[in-house]
Amino acid sequence: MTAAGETAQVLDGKATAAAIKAELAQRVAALRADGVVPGLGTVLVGDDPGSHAYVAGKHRDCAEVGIASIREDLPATASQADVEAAVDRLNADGACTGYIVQLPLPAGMDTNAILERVDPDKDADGLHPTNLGRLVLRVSEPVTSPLPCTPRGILELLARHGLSVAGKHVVVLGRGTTVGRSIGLLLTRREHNATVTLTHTGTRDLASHLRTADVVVAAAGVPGLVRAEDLKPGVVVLDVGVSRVADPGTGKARLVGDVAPGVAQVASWLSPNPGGVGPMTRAMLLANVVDMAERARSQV
Ligand SMILES: Nc1nc(=O)c2c([nH]1)NC[C@@H]1CN(c3ccc(C(=O)N[C@@H](CCC(=O)O)C(=O)O)cc3)C=[N+]21
Repeated sequence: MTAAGETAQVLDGKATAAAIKAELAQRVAALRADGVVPGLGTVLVGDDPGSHAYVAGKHRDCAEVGIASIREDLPATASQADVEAAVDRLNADGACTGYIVQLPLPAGMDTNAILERVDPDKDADGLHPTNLGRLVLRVSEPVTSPLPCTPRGILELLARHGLSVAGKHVVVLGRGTTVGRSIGLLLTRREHNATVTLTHTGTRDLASHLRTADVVVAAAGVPGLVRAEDLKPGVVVLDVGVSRVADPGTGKARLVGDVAPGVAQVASWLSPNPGGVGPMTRAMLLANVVDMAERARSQV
């Protein structure tokens, strides 16, 4: 519970991701000592500056922990067949442990057909239908298939700040595959034991749900959607959404989350955005690749 005038403790994704990367670097060193070099591939299509920045960040992260990088960069004019050929190359490439297809793909692409073409054992994003199916079917740890990076990052961020969701009411905002839907499935596993309400744009009276939340996972992509007056004091808030807005002062584009400024005065814990779930998402992509390399090693 936050006393009047106090401000929420920070769920520090940046520092937590740095700690995780240091652990991953040690696991990568052990793999390399056994002659295994984990490699992350990326498929990037088109000129979207945001996507280019994200992919560049992923390759920087790889270099930091000793994971090799493989890039498939395709022009905006690439066809469906061109993208599928890039996927086929990475599926066949022995140096590529796991890879991602950067989303969103340009308009007109059949995204699902491309994601289904990814070898499920190389699916570093955990978004292949087989792995989403495993997420439904495998109801307990240890992790034996890649999990979607953002949900895994949120669970890790909570755990490393000593926070448990067992018996808690978690209200999720947003039903996207990468965050909302997947985290509902994870949180209701027996080892996490949360009760989940999954809300979306069709939800009537969102505030009535938010008022009963012990934990809020805001992944709607709507700036300011989560307001202090709708929350129970002491709530734990994860600000996941990413929107680009023009700064009213400078007019320059700025990234903002779903959480309104006053929430820090009501919540007991709050993940900043930037500096919260984003860095954790990137760290979990690396973790998925290292997990895959270790699984492959134990199978030879
Ligand atoms: N196949 C695929 N996999 C993804 O995981 C994926 C994707 N496509 N498409 C786009 C979204 C978005 N996403 C982010 C990851 C890290 C930050 C991140 O680290 N953000 C920094 C701020 C970065 C900045 O300021 O530009 C932070 O929150 O501190 C943000 C967003 C992964 N995505």
